[in-house]
Amino acid sequence: MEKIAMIGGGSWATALAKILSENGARVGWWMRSKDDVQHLQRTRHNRRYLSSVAFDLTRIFPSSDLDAVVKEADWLVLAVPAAFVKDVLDKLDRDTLRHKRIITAIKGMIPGKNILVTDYVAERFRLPHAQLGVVAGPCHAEEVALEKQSYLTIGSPSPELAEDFCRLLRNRYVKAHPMDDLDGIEYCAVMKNIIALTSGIAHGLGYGDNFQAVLVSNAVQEMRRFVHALNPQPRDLSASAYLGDLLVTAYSQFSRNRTFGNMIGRGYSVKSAQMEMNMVAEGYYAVKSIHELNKKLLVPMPITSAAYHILYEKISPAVEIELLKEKFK
Ligand SMILES: NC(=O)C1=CN([C@@H]2O[C@H](COP(=O)(O)OP(=O)(O)OC[C@H]3O[C@@H](n4cnc5c(N)ncnc54)[C@H](OP(=O)(O)O)[C@@H]3O)[C@@H](O)[C@H]2O)C=CC1
Ligand SMILES: O=C(CO)COP(=O)(O)O
Repeated sequence: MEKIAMIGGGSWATALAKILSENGARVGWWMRSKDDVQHLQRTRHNRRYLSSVAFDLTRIFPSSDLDAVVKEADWLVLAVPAAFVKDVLDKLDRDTLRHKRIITAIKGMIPGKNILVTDYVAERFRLPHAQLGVVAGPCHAEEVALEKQSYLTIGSPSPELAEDFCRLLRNRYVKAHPMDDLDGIEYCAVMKNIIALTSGIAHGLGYGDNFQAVLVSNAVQEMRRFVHALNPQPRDLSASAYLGDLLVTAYSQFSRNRTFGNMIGRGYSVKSAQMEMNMVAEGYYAVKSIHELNKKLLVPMPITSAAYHILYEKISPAVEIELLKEKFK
């Protein structure tokens, strides 16, 4: 039986814990709140995220003791929002992860450091990238809870690691396939959140589907330019790990990023939108990281710049989207 440490108690951690445990893995599940752990042990449900999912307590082992959960596992799955990764992982001893395989399910960058989560983990725990992988693809946790057909991609420089984790995920409603473009997949997953957020802003301002289609088409070009500047190698951005994830996030009713953007477009402040959501829109943090990274690269990124001006420089959403409109073809 594979032993997995699920790190995080939010929607995506809950969806992945469901898939992995129902496929037969033993899932030690770290969440920060003792009350949430006790509730899960008592009722078999995560009370705040995907609360309809019932867990088999002979397969999942909730705990708020991070060291104990990590020690027992062969695999670590990181599923806390990127902004909290450092807080959580810095509690672990540097040697703890030496013999473990690490999968990040996070679609964000480490704020302040402006680096990918896999790069942070490799640096902090002195691990080769071949010990790391990323879960990507268009897949909302809410649809996993409903067992709707979904597709995941595991990106890793190690084909063996990627295939082994795919095997743990595949089931009646999840198809998983391996890819070797770790950096490209991770950067695109970060960027699609910024696009979805901007798409939500436009929707909140009253722009329709015609504008959104042009926004998303331009976004693909922006993603291509940026990812190529950072990591030039041939990649087909129409693959579901890239374009598919951009589409689902930009269009889905379940998207946190689109919902957050929509509130900004309708006139909410960042603070009030965050309070109302009670879930995390990674795009808010990603805009800052990508904007700062791009100060060196100087890639033309009109959509990211517009989002940055709105969220961090308090420029009116209506003005920024109006300016963006003139740049699109
Ligand atoms: N949701 C989805 O469908 C998908 C999400 N992802 C990615 O998964 C990652 C996790 O997101 P998701 O599960 O959606 O998160 P949610 O928005 O569902 O939940 C927020 C999570 O953040 C935690 N959190 C909030 N504040 C803190 C803090 N100060 N310190 C530590 N943890 C905190 C919450 O813990 P608590 O409950 O204790 O407050 C909770 O676990 C993100 O990178 C996201 O992009 C990827 C694919 C799909
Ligand atoms: O990454 C996701 C779907 O693939 C989830 O996106 P949101 O965080 O915007 O809900």
